[in-house]
Amino acid sequence: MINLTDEKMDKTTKKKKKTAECCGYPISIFFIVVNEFCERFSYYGMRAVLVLYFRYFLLWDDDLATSIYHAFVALCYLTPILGAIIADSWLGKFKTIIYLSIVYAIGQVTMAISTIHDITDANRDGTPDNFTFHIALSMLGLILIALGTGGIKPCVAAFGGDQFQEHQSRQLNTFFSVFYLCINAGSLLSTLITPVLRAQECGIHTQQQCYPLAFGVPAVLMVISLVVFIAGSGMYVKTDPEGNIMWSVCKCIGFAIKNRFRHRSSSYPKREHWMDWANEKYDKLLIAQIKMVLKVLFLYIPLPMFWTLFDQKGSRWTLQATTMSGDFGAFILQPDQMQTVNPILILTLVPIMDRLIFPLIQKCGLNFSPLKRMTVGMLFAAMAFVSAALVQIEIDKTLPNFPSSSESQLKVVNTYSTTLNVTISPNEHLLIESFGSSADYVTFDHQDITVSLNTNPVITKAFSLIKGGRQTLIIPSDPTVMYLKEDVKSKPREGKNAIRFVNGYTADLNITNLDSIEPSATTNYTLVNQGKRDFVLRHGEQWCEFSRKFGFGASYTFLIPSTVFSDDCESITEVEDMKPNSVHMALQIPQYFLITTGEVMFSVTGLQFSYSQAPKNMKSVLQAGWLCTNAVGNIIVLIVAELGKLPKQWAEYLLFASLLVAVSIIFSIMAYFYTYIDPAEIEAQVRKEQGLEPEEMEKETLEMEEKDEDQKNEQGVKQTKI
Ligand SMILES: NCCC(=O)N[C@@H](Cc1c[nH]cn1)C(=O)O
Repeated sequence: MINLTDEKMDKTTKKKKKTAECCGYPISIFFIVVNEFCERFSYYGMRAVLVLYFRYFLLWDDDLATSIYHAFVALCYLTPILGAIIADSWLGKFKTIIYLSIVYAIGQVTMAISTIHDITDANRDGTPDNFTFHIALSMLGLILIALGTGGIKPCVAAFGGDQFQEHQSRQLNTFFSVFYLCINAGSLLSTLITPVLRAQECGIHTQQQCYPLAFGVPAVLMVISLVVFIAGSGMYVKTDPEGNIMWSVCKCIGFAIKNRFRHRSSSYPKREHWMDWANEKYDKLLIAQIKMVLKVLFLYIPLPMFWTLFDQKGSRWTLQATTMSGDFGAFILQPDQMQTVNPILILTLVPIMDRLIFPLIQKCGLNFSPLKRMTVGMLFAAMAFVSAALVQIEIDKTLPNFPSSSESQLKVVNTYSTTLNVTISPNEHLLIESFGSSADYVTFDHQDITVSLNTNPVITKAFSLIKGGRQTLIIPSDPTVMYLKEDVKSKPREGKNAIRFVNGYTADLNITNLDSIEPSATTNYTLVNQGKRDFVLRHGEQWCEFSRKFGFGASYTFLIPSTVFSDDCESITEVEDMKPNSVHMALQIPQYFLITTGEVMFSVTGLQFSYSQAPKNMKSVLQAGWLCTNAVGNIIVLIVAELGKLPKQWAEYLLFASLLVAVSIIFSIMAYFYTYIDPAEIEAQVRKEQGLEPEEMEKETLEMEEKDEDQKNEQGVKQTKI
């Protein structure tokens, strides 16, 4: 191949080809970048409210909701293989993106429709009557979405790359960074907006959380994404599908293995590479290409571990945030909003890295190669988990001591008129004053207990406690009817506070937003947000107002005395069942900073690397392989969450950190033996060896291209080479 300087090439290509350029970039990538922005808005927006939809619309429990969520994410990163096959062997990237985007948009619309409770709410009670219908429809929607988002993902990145000419390799790298920025701008906006949309109220018969809006807006964005992509139609460089590449690759590998086994006796000369055993039947070029791809795929084996840690931001770290305090003075941060720190940091870190850090490292004469960057990225992610573990240890110091699965915990609340001596068999003695409670929960390793009170006559009653539960024994003004009430045994969700009232007043009471409570009864918990909350207590004409300022994640039982109206709610006593969160959410910032730095080094670099190291006809295949590492990472999260129930959360964080360090060491060794290649060069070399002169080849392609109007720009490059 004749090497022309970039400058010369630039002049000639500009004259010959029609592809419009702006500042050295093909204009067509503008459409691709905008398309990706809308698509990621759609994807991350839908994902942001998905767990809540499962939990509070379909009424699944926490475990099922999170499992299905991670399974869905895993599916989204497995389908890229399908997309790559369709694109490379059948439709080409352009058509694949269009068709699968249509599937995707239909999926989003289906999903949005499945969230309209009015469809099956015939009795108009605000909950759907036919859950099967909603579940079936939403699962269908999710499958279509997974097919669409995963299917187009490897194509869009690779299609973007295809728009660049050989002399634009610098711009190509910038493109991948800008591409990543757009992904994050989309994900940032949508994770901020869709939860707000969800919190709106809407509905025909009854007003409900507005899931149709929260899923509908992403659906609209997906349609816009499709329209933008089609709008750029005339400008793209479209490469034709190269035939069923995957199938030929499989056949070729299969033959090599079979042939190797047939000739396993030592009398046959060894071959340099086991793929060389396909030489008899297959094209040298194909074999060379397969070798390149296999080398990269082999390198991918350790990578899922990074994603295993990375994707726990959305689950474990958000749960951790619910046990922290989000009071930043000027504003209050909700636990699930903490996740947006990641895209915000990406938007600042990618430019800083690209413009400052990486050039600086290069100036220092250090060779910070892509694989080195990825290794360092892994180490950063490991450090993030160490940081998370340290934060967890701080939190644990302040957390209540929850019962294990075999234990039961009990607290006693006394609303009787005098101090009581409470004996719980066999040997627990508690002295509890009137309108007071036992200092803390008493832990039992058995369930059957007998409680006796030192009243006259003595009152004795047997109870059976809940295994693994927390309960309160409520002693009302008539102690003979004392009863158990179940307590929260984990931090209330989303950093809210769980509160309830015991009615020690002599008649029914009405409390703002709650059902009326009978005398001696206890309300169920209600969740209240952080901040000052007011409650009006009312009985007939009498009322008083009770206000209290709440922090994050506490639980209280309020005891209402008989004198409540005569002293204007002053005498309500408060039993603290669970302390408010005291460790500040800002302590999570270091771990977010570390994981995001790791992400820039690992993920952005990996994206570029996967494109640059792939032979031309297998670019989307390698993109798919790259995304697959993400799917496997999520599957590992699923397995570990199911199996590895470590007793301490900080220990689990440290376990993941050390696993990733171990994996990164293995990866660095593998990377050490990897030699970077220029796929185009190798292909040219193989062609030469085959005796297929580059000119000859050029002629062939030229003839082909003359028939094809779309491919004019390629021609420009070719002619400069001749
Ligand atoms: N910073 C988080 C949002 C983001 O950059 N996502 C990228 C990269 C990615 C793949 N798997 C997890 N992350 C994308 O969706 O392609």
